[in-house]
Amino acid sequence: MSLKITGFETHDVRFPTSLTGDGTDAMNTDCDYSSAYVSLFTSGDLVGHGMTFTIGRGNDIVCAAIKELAQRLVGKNTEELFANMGKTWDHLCSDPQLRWIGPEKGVIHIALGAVNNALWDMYARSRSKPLWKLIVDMTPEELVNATAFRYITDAITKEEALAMLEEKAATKAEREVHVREVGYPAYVTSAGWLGYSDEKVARLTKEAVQAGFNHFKMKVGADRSSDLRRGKIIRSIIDDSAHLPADIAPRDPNGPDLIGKNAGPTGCVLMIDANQVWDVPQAIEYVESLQEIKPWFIEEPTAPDDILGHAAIRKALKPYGIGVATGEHAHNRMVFKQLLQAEAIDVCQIDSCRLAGVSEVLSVLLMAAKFRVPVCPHAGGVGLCEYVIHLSLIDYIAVSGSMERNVLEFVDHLHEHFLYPCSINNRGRYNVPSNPAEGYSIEMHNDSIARFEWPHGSYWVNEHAAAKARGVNGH
Ligand SMILES: C[C@H](O)[C@@H](O)[C@@H](O)[C@H](O)C(=O)O
Ligand SMILES: [Mg+2]
Repeated sequence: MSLKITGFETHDVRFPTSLTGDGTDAMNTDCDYSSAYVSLFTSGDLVGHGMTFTIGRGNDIVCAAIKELAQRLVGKNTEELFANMGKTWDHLCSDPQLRWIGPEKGVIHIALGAVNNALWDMYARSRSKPLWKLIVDMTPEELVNATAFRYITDAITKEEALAMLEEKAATKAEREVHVREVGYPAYVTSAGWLGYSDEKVARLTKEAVQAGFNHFKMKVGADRSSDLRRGKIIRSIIDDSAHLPADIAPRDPNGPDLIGKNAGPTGCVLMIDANQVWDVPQAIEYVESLQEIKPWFIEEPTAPDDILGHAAIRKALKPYGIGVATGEHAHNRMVFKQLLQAEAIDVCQIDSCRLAGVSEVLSVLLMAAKFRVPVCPHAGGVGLCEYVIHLSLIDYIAVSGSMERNVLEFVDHLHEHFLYPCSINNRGRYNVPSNPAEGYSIEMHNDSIARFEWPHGSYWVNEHAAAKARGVNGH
């Protein structure tokens, strides 16, 4: 049925994670996980929800930008928008005046992420499929048409993308069955936030091992001796087979999926994340001094736009078997293109809403597959885990065809605010979202919005001052 987009609503929703130190790292020492949330309405019952992630102040500025962009959809016919989502993305992106306050970066671009994701959510709901399923069921031509392709054809042409997708098409169904059965590999970050005490880190790491996880990320970069101390605490837990659940045998650290991951004796892997605190020479020297804790990679060692800096760090750390990962602050597909062309990264960490939504994510998935760099999406925030399982499923089933070397980030925060929260199986892997009504899984409960809306939601008006005074903290 042909519908028109009739309007939209935005919400500035902020959760008080700064009270407990959740989400903290060497750069972001005080974060209130927040969602700049948008709902698109149509002339029928069909709706679409989307959001982008921020860490508090400024979320209202993103909501203002969302309003400007969502206005570009009002009055449009939904089927015409869905028929060529790449073209729709170009339309959203190219307002002749708004473009000046980007282009394709900063507030305006993450706002576009929320709007584009809301439209994809609506498209998936209109076909009664979860978002990942909508996309893996597309023909190679449909998928390429849905992709933001401008400015990347020097790295991958549409013809090359089509050929890659066609090569994978025949075996998509097998991969879908397999991943539904085993789940998608995941790793835990929320045991190692910088603001947590050693005791809390140790307790949460043990719990994560017990829950079946075998990849763990720890924050570094504020203080070298405490990084080493904590790194040793985590390694002593994950390398000790006594902590593994009885029904999980230690994995072979020399097994094919662990080669190059610096796995310990139980097959568990540690990663470290500096959130951009260092200059290039400092990053090299600092990470060299952490070699004892054997990280698989250093994430965001320096400024996110410094492509050649990442390449230099990667080259210098190679002899230690330590790789480089980045992407949560890579603001568009061109940054990823250059990171790949410059051989600057071992792991590509797309962000579901810093890139401007699914259409731009698809372009990075295609480039990463061509350059054979594994995609391990970023999910340290509110709503990001709900989003990214869809993206990793698209990557595995339709694009790269592999999940051997991939792990998808998981943080155990705030899932209860979503109607279709992500979930993890007893092997520490993401379950496949399978409710036909869930779209992109990002719809928030109305009462969560009402309670945490900034600044007039009931939590902020009635509860926050007392919670702060009580000093609720797990530091
Ligand atoms: C402020 C945030 O919690 C970040 O620390 C987080 O996104 C992190 O970099 C991550 O890799 O998950
Ligand atoms: Mg990070």
